[in-house]
Amino acid sequence: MSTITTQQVETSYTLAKERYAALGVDTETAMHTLASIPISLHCWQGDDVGGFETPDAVLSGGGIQATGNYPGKARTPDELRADLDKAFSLIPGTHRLNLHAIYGDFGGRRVDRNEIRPEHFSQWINWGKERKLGFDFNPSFFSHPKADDGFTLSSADAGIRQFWIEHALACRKISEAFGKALGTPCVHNIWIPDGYKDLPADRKAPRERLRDALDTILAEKLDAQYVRDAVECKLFGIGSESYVVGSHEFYMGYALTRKTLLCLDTGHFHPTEVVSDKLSAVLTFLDEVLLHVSRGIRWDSDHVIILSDELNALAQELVRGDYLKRVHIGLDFFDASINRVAAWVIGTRNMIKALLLALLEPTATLQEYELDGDFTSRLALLEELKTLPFGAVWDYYCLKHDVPAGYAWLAVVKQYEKDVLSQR
Ligand SMILES: C[C@H](O)[C@H](O)[C@@H](O)C(=O)CO
Ligand SMILES: [Mn+2]
Repeated sequence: MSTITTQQVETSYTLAKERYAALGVDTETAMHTLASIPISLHCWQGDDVGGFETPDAVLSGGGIQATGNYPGKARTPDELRADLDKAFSLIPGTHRLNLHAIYGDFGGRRVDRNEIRPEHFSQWINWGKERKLGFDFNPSFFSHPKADDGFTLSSADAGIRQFWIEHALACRKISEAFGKALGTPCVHNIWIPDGYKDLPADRKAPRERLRDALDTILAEKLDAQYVRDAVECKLFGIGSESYVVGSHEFYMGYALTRKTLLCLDTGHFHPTEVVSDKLSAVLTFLDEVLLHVSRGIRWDSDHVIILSDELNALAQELVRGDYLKRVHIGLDFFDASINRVAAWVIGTRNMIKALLLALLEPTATLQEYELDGDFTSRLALLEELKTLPFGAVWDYYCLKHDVPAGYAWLAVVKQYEKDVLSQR
């Protein structure tokens, strides 16, 4: 397959620019804004959420599952960093990295979760500094014997609760170290799997325990310049089908009263509920939101995000509502059945494409039609926008950011698979 030439990209862009200008849309402004939006790439796509606590660590429990056994997953922090470098080199713009606590450089030592410290992440910090990346962070409340019965921060066992409180406290300190070292606030996101497979007899006590544990964790005020705390809700998980302690209403109330961020994961709601419709509702009351952009199929299956109607709707909401500075965009998918570097590239490029499409929308015109009650014109224009030459602007954006336009990135990943991944 032949690749698109620079001249083809530039010629197509010139024509596309005119088409958008005719609708009052400035493609240069759209691309300029797009370049200022960071996407936080989740490290856990690189190794199926295993982490590096032990050489053969795999995801267990937590109500989540990575399925597939595609060869070449990262086995060490160095391999993961190399894979991330490859992915970042194929994604236009400057982005962020989202780490989980189980991904430290532990140097072969057994370091329990409540003992992790910033020094276990110093190699990550050095790597991030060299690349001018910001970091986000997550405590890991799964794949651990003290989470085996499905309860962590809301456990009825005070000892278990205390252990996980200490873990989260340690993670806040690591987040603070990231924020200080990298010069950009680290979003520290708490997600716990706690819940029951079958009908609970007491829904209240675990929620009250979780509230108190979170209050203990967040008691120390950290500078927002370094750390922003977020809490992530969920409807159900594998093995917690009947009851999840940290439900949407629970964390909505928590975030509102404690002034934390609320994390909305697009896979964490009923299949017919959409986060695109929730954003303006929660942002009417909350200062900031963290997104975990994922793709559930029938359940929270964490498929790689595609350029779907819902992804476009999500990006439209961010742009139309002027929320880009109040919403932190993180990704959360983990597909072990395809090349993992390709998974990052496909998903992240799609997130950026959706944002570009939204930025190329003549929003003011659409909103005028709406206010005038001219819903015919609103629908007509929305449909016409779908066939405008968006791809030409996207290719040009890639060209300007020195990453392959069109499909050419795939050959780079295939070569990397041949040279590096297949040797693991
Ligand atoms: C590994 C992540 O923290 C995890 O996916 C969490 O964010 C989640 O979405 C659980 O379903
Ligand atoms: Mn998530």
